[in-house]
Amino acid sequence: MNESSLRELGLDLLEDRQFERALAVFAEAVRRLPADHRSRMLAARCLSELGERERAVTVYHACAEGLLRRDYLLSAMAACKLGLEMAPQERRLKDTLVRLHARAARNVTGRASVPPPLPPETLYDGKVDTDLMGLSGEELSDRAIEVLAAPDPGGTANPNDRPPLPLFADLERDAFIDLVGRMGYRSIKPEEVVSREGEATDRLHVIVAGKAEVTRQSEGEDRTLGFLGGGSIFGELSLLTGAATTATVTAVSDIEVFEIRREHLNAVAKSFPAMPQVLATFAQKRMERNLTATSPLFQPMPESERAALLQRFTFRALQPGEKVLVEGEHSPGLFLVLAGELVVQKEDPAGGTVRLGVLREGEVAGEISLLTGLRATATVVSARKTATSFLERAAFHELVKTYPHIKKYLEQLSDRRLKQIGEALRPAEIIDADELLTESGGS
Ligand SMILES: Nc1ncnc2c1ncn2[C@@H]1O[C@@H]2COP(=O)(O)O[C@H]2[C@H]1O
Repeated sequence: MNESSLRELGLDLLEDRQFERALAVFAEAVRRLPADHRSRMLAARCLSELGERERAVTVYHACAEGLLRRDYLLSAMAACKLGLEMAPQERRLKDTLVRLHARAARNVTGRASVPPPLPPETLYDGKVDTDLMGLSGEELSDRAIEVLAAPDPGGTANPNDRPPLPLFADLERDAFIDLVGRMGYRSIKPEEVVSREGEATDRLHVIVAGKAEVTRQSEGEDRTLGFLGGGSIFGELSLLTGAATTATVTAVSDIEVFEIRREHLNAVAKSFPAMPQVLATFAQKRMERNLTATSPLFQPMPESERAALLQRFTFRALQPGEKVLVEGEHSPGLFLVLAGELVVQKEDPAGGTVRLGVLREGEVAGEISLLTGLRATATVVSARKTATSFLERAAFHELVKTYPHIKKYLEQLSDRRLKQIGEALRPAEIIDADELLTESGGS
């Protein structure tokens, strides 16, 4: 037999539904390398397939404890979740989740850390007589559980650290446990699309392990925007605003994800009414961070100042059809689009309305009247649920005084827009009478 990793061998056996042999291989991998939590999880799955429910739960628990000790919080949650699926009332697993929740830092940005790739010492050398792979039946199960239930002795994290666990850590403890029980956990094969650009989604994803590519259509081609790894969260803006997703996410490797659907959130919210606000705040902070990183308004200033500038804005969620600015009325302040769409339209003196444009993420509205002191040049209405940051009039004037570059940027923008208005409303060209003559054949 070719040399291959024990885990690969076990995965092949699992695929063939040879659960007993797969158990022997995964248990042997853990005996050789107790930190191989992936093999430990897979061994638990084999035990469950073999009908050894209690032992499977014990192994999921050992796995979760080992991962928690190393601060791999998402993977520890996955182990707890799989165990709770088999034994929803299991105290040990809930207790692990409670400690996991207490360990995580609240309200911090950054990604949860995920286990590094395993070192290659689990290479299979073909020997079967000296290890668990020579056993079967009860003897195998008894010996395997000894190995698999024994805690992984290595890798204690610094007790003073508080590792990030975005979103989950911000939930109150019991809401967190409730959500872990309800949300989905699934594997995705390479090249499978997880979420598609242009489609609204009713779920957010958290990558527990693996890598995914983010692409966007541009001039008929898929352009790569970047890659997501373990700990990445995506889909929350679309879930929250109902807006279509702005990019496609495709699995590059085998990935594992938590899938939190709207129905899961609604169910948790019944017992924990603060839950939707936690998600909204999470999404809001993230949108604001994206905005400060990409909007030309914030570009020329150092990162530390960007956050301070954003503090002056307040968050405003808009319902579809809500008018934020009305042509001919005073503008209440400046709107920055965080997610969603604002339609800009103007009454046409010739009758009807003219659509001037659609404002998306990062774009501003209301700057013309604020700068000129005149009334709004157009009506701005939200096309769908839209999230914005709002700066009221007095704060706007202070802002442009403090930051001349912002004033300059907005002045140039409003010049461009006023020009567009002029062009959009220009009456149809008057045809010269001589041309009429020529066209009628000079008769
Ligand atoms: N051509 C345009 N394209 C995009 N946005 C515009 C255009 N014209 C006006 N707007 C926006 O619509 C807003 C209406 O209120 P204000 O005139 O204060 O500021 C205006 C701009 O922010």
